[in-house]
Amino acid sequence: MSISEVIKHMKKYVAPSVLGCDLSNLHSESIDVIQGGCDWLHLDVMDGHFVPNLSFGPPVIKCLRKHLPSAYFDCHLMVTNPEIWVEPMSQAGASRFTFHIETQSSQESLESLLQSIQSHNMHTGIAIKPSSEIPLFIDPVVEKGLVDLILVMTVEPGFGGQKFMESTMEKVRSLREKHQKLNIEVDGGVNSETVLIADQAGANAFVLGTFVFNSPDRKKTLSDLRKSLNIED
Ligand SMILES: O=C(CO)[C@@H](O)[C@H](O)COP(=O)(O)O
Ligand SMILES: [Fe+2]
Repeated sequence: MSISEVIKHMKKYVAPSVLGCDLSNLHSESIDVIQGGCDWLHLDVMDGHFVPNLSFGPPVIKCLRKHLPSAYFDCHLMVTNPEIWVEPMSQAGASRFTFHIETQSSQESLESLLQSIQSHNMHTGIAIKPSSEIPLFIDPVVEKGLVDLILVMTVEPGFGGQKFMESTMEKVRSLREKHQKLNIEVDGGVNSETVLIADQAGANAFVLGTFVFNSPDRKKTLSDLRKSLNIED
């Protein structure tokens, strides 16, 4: 199947990143985008070491989960030691645990981390920075069904509000050519224009922080995005 055929048939997901919201009102801001029509809530966990910023972690996610029992929590961990956060994130109610490939040095460690995430009843995701090459040892773990999603960073991780790096689309295209059923997510600088560039390249999950939360009418913004991506509700 050509990339355009694959794109036509894949389910697509819109995931607002709460890093772009008023975090002092995390609960009501989350409800606003859930009611406005999003698929996943993207939660960025940062440890101040893997990236030069701190955000929030399992205690905050656990509180949010109590208020939103059925929301899909798409958690993106920008942390140096993802292994130690599997249990706490699962206890907190994460739906997906996405960690960075740069933290893994071998296929063995990668496989064991993915298996640990799955055994804690979370979906798995592997994120990759703009400047990193996709290591060849990812392919066999994808073939084994251990990976639900690959997150291609379209900005340097750590902060919202940066400019989309179109050069990263090369990675999206080559992943899509190899893995037609895999979820491919883009994250950083995604707006009404760049979302279409990523869609064309073969991505099917779109994280938007600033663009959604700063828009004057979030419901309309989400609905327009869904229309432009041909998502049928
Ligand atoms: O992971 C990150 C940043 O490291 C993202 O999820 C950002 O939060 C996206 O924000 P915008 O670039 O859309 O403002
Ligand atoms: Fe993110």
